Amino acid sequence: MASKLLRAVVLGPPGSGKGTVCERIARSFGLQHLSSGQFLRESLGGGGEAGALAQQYLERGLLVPDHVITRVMMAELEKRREQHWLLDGFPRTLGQARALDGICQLDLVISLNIPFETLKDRLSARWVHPASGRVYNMDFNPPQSQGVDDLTGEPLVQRDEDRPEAVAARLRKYKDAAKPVIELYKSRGILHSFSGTETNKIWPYVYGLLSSRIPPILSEEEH
Ligand SMILES: Nc1nc2c(ncn2[C@@H]2O[C@H](COP(=O)(O)OP(=O)(O)O)[C@@H](O)[C@H]2O)c(=O)[nH]1
Ligand SMILES: Nc1ncnc2c1ncn2[C@@H]1O[C@H](COP(=O)(O)OP(=O)(O)O)[C@@H](O)[C@H]1O
Repeated sequence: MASKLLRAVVLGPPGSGKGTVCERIARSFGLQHLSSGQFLRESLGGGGEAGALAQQYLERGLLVPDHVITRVMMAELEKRREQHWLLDGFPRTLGQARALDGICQLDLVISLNIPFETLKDRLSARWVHPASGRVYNMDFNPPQSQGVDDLTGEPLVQRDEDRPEAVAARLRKYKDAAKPVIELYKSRGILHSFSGTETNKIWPYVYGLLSSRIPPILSEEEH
């Protein structure tokens, strides 16, 4: 019997652990983890129109205009019509949520509520491997050798938008744009909110929720 394809979204401010939680879900349940930030970064430098436009916004830590990110995401989703998927970082505005409504019916929306102080601390300790998008945190999941990526040995960098001076403004903007999106999904009864300061404490609840919709391929501890 062909099971229904799961359509899920993880919402949360920058630094809330969306990428971390999505990676765990993807491994534990065999879903495709689709990160809007990662797609945008991959489109940079490719010579395409979307990449050139996106670069100017990414460098300043600003949200990319709806029509740009929506075009990128729709193209990626079109390629994955036959797969279970989980969106990380999209939609972030009501306009994006409406565009998503046009192509699918969401089953599940996970919202991560993390205190502001925790977000600030995490973002300023976040280092990334630009080529792969692998994310480290100097406290939570440090690289095996300081300053370099575990798999390639290449140097890690701090994104400009994660520097302390950029973080507060970015979090404020996120909140303004995300509020109507959260309200929309709440009114449909598909929103599930998780609050806390540690991903490891939130994880068992997220795992429990997903397990009620799709059979796991790994146990809760294995992720
Ligand atoms: N200290 C700490 N850091 C965490 C925790 N969960 C995730 N992180 C780190 O916080 C940063 C932001 O997480 P990420 O998954 O990239 O968040 P996103 O911006 O919402 O996708 C990364 O450096 C993660 O490794 C946690 O529970 N504690
Ligand atoms: N849905 C979106 N709408 C507009 N801009 C986006 C969207 N997703 C990602 N971006 C852009 O990509 C950047 C990086 O996104 P992401 O990797 O999700 O990191 P973070 O969760 O830390 O914001 C954002 O700061 C923003 O400029």
